[in-house]
Amino acid sequence: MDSPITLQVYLLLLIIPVLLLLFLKKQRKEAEKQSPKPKLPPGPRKLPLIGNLHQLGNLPHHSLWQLSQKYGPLMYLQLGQAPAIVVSSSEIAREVMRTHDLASCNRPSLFSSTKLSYGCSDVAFISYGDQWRELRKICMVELFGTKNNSYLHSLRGGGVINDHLHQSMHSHGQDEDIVHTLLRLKKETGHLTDENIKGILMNIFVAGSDTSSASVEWAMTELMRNQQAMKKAQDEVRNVIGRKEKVEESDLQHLQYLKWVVKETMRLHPPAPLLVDRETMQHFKINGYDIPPKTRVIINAWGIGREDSSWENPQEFNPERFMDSSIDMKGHDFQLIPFGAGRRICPGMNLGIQTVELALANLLYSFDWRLPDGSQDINMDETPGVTVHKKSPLCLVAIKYGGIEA
Ligand code: HEM
Repeated sequence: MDSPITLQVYLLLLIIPVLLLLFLKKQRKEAEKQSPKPKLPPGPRKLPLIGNLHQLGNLPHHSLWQLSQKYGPLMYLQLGQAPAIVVSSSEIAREVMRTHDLASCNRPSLFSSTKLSYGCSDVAFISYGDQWRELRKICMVELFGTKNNSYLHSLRGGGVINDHLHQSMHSHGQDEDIVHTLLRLKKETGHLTDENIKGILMNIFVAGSDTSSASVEWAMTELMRNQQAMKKAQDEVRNVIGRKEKVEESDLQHLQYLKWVVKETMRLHPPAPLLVDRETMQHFKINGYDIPPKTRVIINAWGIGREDSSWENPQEFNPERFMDSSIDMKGHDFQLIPFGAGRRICPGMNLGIQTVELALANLLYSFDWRLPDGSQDINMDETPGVTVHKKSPLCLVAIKYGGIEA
């Protein structure tokens, strides 16, 4: 039989771990009380390592929209190692891009964007801060502003980047193209590096031309499928332009229906359906949910353009919906944000709109359009990518207005 001393030792050995456990539990509760676990937005279950990457699919704007129907307009995902929120309503978009714009206007540092932007020396992928502010000011004032629009000058006149980069500079003024302007500013201010110049040019060619050409193709596609809208747009442009050779920038202000067509196209087919990813810099709360710093922010502009609560028959292409509506696409109305909003809104927005309107107006003015013999329907599939194009290019027969088939 055990002696009383051994029994006491046994009891002590039993009691000490139990007390230790209770103590640790209490400590944890106290710690949790002091800094409670963040209340994250709802979202689908994640897998080890990849998180929710497998749920993005080929066309993430579609997959994320589907997921948002189940988990709500503010969703939390884990993209590999990166935590992310996905915004799928105009209300939450306003919260992020207006109320918490400053806290959420950084860009994540991604391998792909670093490669595309000369080590983030550009405007689109550079982190928020003084250098971004400086580069953006140059874009707004010197390149695409009304003061000296060297972007439009370059579009009209062409111009080869590499030939320019180390050339001496002579011209300054109205006729200066983008590369000349940037090289002059490099010399005058001493702030711009060659990498900055190449990054900005890359932004302009990728962010500027790819988006605009995608929009023109989608607009023509929708008009071909909606012949009534096509007729109205053509009648308008032909009445306004009369007998002139082509539509010019100054004519655009008189083309009201055409402007609705472009808005409606941007609603259904925003060229960058998930905008450009942002990243939070500070903690903030939306609808009681915590959004921690260093969280990626994905805004589903494509889904928001199809929200039932904002749009009647959202799947329908109907330019007339803008007839009695003051909604614009310049970042004030969060139902329609093809150019984003807030501090990071597209600095080429006005030019982008003008380029699309001008190209479309000229296509409608100069030609009538029909599908090639034998084709009946237009395939509406999309290509995957940051900018979404038609999967099969639109193929049409052009008939010179008042003339012969081209
Ligand atoms: C149809 C035409 C265009 C569309 C739909 C478009 C769309 C966008 C979008 C969605 C963003 C991200 C906004 C955000 O993060 O909130 C953006 C940013 C940007 N866009 Fe555009 N864009 C167009 C034309 C242009 C043009 C013509 C240029 C220049 C010539 C341009 C240059 C840029 C730049 C530099 C940024 C980065 C701004 C920053 O991060 O501060 N874009 N654009």
